[in-house]
Amino acid sequence: MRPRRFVPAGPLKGRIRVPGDKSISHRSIMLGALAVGETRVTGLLEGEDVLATAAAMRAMGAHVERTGEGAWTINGVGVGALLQPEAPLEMGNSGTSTRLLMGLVSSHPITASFTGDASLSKRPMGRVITPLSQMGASFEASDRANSSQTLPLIVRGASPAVPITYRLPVASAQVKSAILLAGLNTPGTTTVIEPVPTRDHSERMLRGFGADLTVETDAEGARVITIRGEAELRPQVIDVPGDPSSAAFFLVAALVTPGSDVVIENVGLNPTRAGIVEVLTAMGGRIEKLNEREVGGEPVADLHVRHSALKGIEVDPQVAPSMIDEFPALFVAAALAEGVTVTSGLDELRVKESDRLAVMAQALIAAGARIEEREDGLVITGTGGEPLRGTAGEDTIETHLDHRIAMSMAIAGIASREGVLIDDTRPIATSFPVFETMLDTLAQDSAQG
Ligand SMILES: O=C(O)C1=C[C@@H](OP(=O)(O)O)[C@@H](O)[C@H](O)C1
Ligand SMILES: C=C(OP(=O)(O)O)C(=O)O
Repeated sequence: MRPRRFVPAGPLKGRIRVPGDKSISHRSIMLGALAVGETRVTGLLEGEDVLATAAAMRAMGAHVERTGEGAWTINGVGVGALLQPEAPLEMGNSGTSTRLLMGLVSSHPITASFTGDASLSKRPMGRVITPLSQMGASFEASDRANSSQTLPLIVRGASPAVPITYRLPVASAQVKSAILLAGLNTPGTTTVIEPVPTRDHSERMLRGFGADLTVETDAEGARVITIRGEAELRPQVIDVPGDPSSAAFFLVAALVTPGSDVVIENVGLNPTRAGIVEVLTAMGGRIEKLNEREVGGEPVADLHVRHSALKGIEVDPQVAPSMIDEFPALFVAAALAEGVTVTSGLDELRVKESDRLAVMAQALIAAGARIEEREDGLVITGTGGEPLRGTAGEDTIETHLDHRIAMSMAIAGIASREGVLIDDTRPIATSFPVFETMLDTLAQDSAQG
C-alpha cells in the first residue's frame, strides 16, 4: 500500500497535456493485432490497464512493441488467426481488457483463461457471457468453488461462431464492443441494438481499420450497429487524443481552487464522452474550448479552465453514459458548489472498480461533505465554495483498488483545510500514471509564481 495525504494547494496554474485516451488505446492495440501489417500508434496511454491488453495480444501472437514514449507498433496476425495463449491472460484491474478480449476469443478456435485482481474478480461478466454464449462460445469457472459469472474464467471460442442480433439490456460500451469484436470473425452479419448511446470508439475505429460496419437509427431512436464478419483489417496510423476522463480531475481541481487558471491541451471531446464539460459548464464552470480540431478521427480541443463559483444542479440521467467514469470527480465539484446537486440513473456506478456511489458517499462524508446516498445516485449539498474540512489525523479514505476514487479524493484533499489521507495511491497507475506528478507540478509552478 502507498498511502498519501493530499494537502491544500495554492492556485493551480500552467499548461498540461493529459495522457492518451484509455478506451482508444485498448482498441488501437486490439485492432492493430488483428490487422495484417504494421499499425503505428502515438500518444498511447501507458497505464497498467492498457499494458494488460498489450501483453494479452502478444500472448495471442501479435508483435506489440514500444518504440518511444507513447509510441508503439503492432504487427497483427489477421482476423481469425489469433493463437491460443499458453498461460492465463492476466487482466489486472481492467474491465475493458477483459470484456473486449472475451469477445475476440469467443469467435476464434482457441481457449483462454482470464484472471484479475480482487476488484476485477468481483465485477459482473454475465453481461458479456450471455451474448457471447449465444454466439457459440462457452464459459467455465476455472476454480469450481467460484461463480461462473466472475473471474477467474475459462473461455472456449466457437469456430465458426454464430451471428446474433442483440439488444443491450445495460448501457455498456464494453458489452457492445465485445459483441462487435466477436462479430469480426463470425460469418454473416452481427447486429447490436443500443437503446441508449454509449461511447462509439469501437464503431469509429472498426470502420477506420476497414471493417464493413453500419450504424442506423430505428423507429424508436435506438442505434442499430451491424458488422459483417470474416473481415480483413488494414493497418492504421493512429494518434490517440488526450483522455477526457483524466482531464476531468484537473477541470474540477482548477474550478474549485481559488485563483486557478489552467490549460489542458489536446483533450478528446467525442460527444459520447464529453458530458462532464457540459455538466460543469451548466454548474457555472468557466471552461473555454480553444483550437478545436480533429485528432485520430476524434474531435479535440484545448480546454482553458478557471476557478469558478459553482452552483448545484439536477444532472439529467440521459447524460450519464457520456460521463460515466467522471461522476466521482463531479461529486467533488458538487461538494464544493453552492446549493444542492442531484444525480440519478447511476446504477452502473455500483459495478465499476468499486461501488462508486457507496465509496464516494462514505469518502466525501469522512472529509466533511453533506451527502445523501440513494439507490441510483447521490444528493450532495455543497459548501458554497468553502473548503471541505478534510480528514483528521490517521483517519484514512479507503479507495478499494479504484483509481478514480483515489484521484477524486486527492482533488478533495487539495480543496480541504486539513488535507485528505488516502490509503493507497498505487491504483492510479492503471489509467493515469503521471497524475501525481502533474498535480504537484501545477501547484508548485504557481507557488514559485
Ligand atoms: O468501452 C470502454 O472503453 C469503456 C466503457 C465503460 O464501461 P461500461 O461499458 O462497463 O460502462 C467505461 O466505464 C470504461 O472505463 C471504458
Ligand atoms: C470503469 C473503468 O475501467 P474498466 O471498466 O476498464 O476497469 C474506469 O476506468 O473508470
